[in-house]
Amino acid sequence: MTAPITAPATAAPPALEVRDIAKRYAGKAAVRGISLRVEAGEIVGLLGPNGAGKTTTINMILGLLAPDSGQVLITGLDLARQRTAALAMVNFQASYAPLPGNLTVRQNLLFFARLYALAQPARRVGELLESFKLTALAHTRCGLLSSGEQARVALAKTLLNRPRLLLLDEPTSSLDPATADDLRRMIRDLAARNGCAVLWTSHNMLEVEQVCDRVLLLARGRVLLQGDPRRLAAEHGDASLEDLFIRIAREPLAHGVDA
Ligand SMILES: Nc1ncnc2c1ncn2[C@@H]1O[C@H](COP(=O)(O)OP(=O)(O)OP(=O)(O)O)[C@@H](O)[C@H]1O
Repeated sequence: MTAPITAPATAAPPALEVRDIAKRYAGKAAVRGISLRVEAGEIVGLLGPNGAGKTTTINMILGLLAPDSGQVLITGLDLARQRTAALAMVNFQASYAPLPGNLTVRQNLLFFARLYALAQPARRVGELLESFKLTALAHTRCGLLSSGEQARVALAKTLLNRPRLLLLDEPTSSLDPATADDLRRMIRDLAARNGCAVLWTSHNMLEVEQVCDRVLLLARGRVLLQGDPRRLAAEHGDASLEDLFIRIAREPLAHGVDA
């Protein structure tokens, strides 16, 4: 008797896979062949000095900029060919992109819920108001909230579409240390419980050590180093991640990055 043919178990694709993307602005290279993966539930830090290419990389992952070459796959969906389906798996937040201040918390969340074409927008907004302890502030205009409250609303907004990948660009940069700590805990919890993958940019190396499972250090548009943020410094003979970062930012040419 012939044994039945069974399909081999296939692993789920990573939440994000970036394959060798490059981008030039008016002939000047900003990103020069970056590849990276973020698995479900993983928090990956995208680090690098000013001008290293972090924002350009994020904008290519969000489909705001088209790479000159290379490929972006979100949960296995090719962003160039399956754009709508791929972007439905993503959300983004940055402190430089605040929510409209003249709308209340609830109006803001409902606006984005409708923008994302959610089936039951009011219900999803109600769930998030409750889980982020925002119900008492639902009818307050966002412009009147404290920075910490605004950060909570912004995080709630990013979860409306139940993303599999969150891109957070310096999410704690305007927060006091205690509020920043609360936000980091919320995001860690989210990754652990919902399996949401997070790509996080920050210039705060202590924060990165605390929150990220893995970091990639960019310089001049390339990935120069990657690894566990709690071990990377020792592996490269530095006392701290901050020391390693400063050394590479000041002397990228000495670390294998050409001009
Ligand atoms: N729209 C643009 N036109 C021309 N050059 C640009 C443009 N955007 C970025 N650049 C250049 O591309 C390079 C990478 O910039 P990018 O903003 O991606 O870096 P970054 O790592 O995000 O920096 P920062 O930490 O300062 O935000 C820089 O040299 C920058 O001057």
